[in-house]
Amino acid sequence: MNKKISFWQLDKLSSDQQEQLLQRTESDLSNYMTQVQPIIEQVRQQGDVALVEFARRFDDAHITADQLRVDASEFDAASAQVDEQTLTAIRFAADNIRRYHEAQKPGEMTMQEVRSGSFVGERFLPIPSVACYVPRGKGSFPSVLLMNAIPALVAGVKRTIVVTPPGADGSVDAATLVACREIGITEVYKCGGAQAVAAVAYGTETLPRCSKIVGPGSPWMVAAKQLLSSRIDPGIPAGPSESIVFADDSVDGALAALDLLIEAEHGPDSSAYLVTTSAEVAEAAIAAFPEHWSNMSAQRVEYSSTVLSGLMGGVVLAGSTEQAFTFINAYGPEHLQILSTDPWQYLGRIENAGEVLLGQHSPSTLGNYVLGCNAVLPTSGAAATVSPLGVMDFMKFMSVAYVTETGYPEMAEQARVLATYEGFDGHANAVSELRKKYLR
Ligand SMILES: NC(=O)c1ccc[n+]([C@@H]2O[C@H](COP(=O)([O-])OP(=O)(O)OC[C@H]3O[C@@H](n4cnc5c(N)ncnc54)[C@H](O)[C@@H]3O)[C@@H](O)[C@H]2O)c1
Ligand SMILES: N[C@H](CO)Cc1c[nH]c[nH+]1
Ligand SMILES: [Zn+2]
Repeated sequence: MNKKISFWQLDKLSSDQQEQLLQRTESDLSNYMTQVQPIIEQVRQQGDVALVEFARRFDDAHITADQLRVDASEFDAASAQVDEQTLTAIRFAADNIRRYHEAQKPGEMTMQEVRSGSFVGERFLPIPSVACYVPRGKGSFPSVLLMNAIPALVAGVKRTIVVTPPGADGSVDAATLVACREIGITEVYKCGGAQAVAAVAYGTETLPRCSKIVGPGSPWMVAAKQLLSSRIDPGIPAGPSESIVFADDSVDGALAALDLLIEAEHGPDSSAYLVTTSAEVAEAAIAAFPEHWSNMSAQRVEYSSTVLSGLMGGVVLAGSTEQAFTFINAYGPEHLQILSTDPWQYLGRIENAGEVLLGQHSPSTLGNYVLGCNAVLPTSGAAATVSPLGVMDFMKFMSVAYVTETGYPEMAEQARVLATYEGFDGHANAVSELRKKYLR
């Protein structure tokens, strides 16, 4: 492994060069959009036939239309395949994820007396249906299934289905099916990428049309969500995984390198920076990668070394803590780890991040799998305005208002003045003296 880790010194970069470091794969999806448009069109026109063809073309899976939905025997086979230890871990994760999200769930309704005798509030309801996308291309992701689907179930969504690419043998990842069974999901469909998004946006003979799709995926899947956003709610943007590990001079650079490899190993399209204020930490981290890579598979070494030696990853040396966090906030990472013996001192400086993991015992692996907070997080800088996936992504609220006879006069008079100013006669008449004539 002789790829050179990219090293950037913020003090020495022009603003254009700094801007370049903020780019991600998703920053320009135009090429993917062009590829994805005909896939969407084919699914819209041909339904299942197109899904079968794309499973063969993109997943190398030879399945027929009546095999698109996972049947009971496949759930049974998956249960027989997954060992006890994995099942225990799935249950442990699911339990924490459920408890975290149950605490997020709002009550049925709120109501406050905004003026004497006038009440306004909110009534919360689940959305009707959702498709949870579980990626498969560069790994298998039972954890993503749990992160997507548990908040939907907690919210009370009536129909929660799963779409996921089939493997070359035409099967769905066994642990993903076991995780589905554990939490009570029975509808799982074998299709991935852009075609899966199109399938649930339009509906096919086998797949139901859904109101929303959630979950992370490859740039093809992300591009399809963008193109179909007027047809299906595309949920929070969740593309290739990305992280920033911030380390101050109180920690070992080799630990920072170990943690930088967590999200850098997802794929060559991921992004991962170590941002540090310490030249010694930067040097120690760079020196540590070969040793860490010796404990990883050739594929994960290839992915992470591509990221860390390219333009979307590496080690960034900041001239000051202030400069480090200005860069971090401009980047708005999906995962942000703060490595320091006193991590809490930095929390107040962080404005944009999907999640913040504080201290040497909170590597993002724990957040990815078991802590309970959601690991489907805004990518590509969307953390500036978007929150992690949560129960409210599967709920909506309607405003509810009730004005009593005593509350009415004050409200009516002020509303009449504004309606008159805006020139809306009908609005004004409805709150004028006229109204009294018709009240019972
Ligand atoms: N944000 C998160 O929570 C999170 C979690 C896990 C993974 N991820 C990210 O999600 C992504 C998952 O990607 P993946 O590849 O592993 O799985 P994926 O399921 O998203 O992608 C595989 C699918 O992409 C499509 N595809 C592949 N090549 C294509 C081509 N040439 N043309 C058209 N379509 C094509 C196929 O339909 C295939 O089924 C990774 O980038 C990973 O970093 C994010
Ligand atoms: N890091 C991913 C979110 O960006 C979540 C994940 C699942 N498995 C491994 N990682
Ligand atoms: Zn991860």
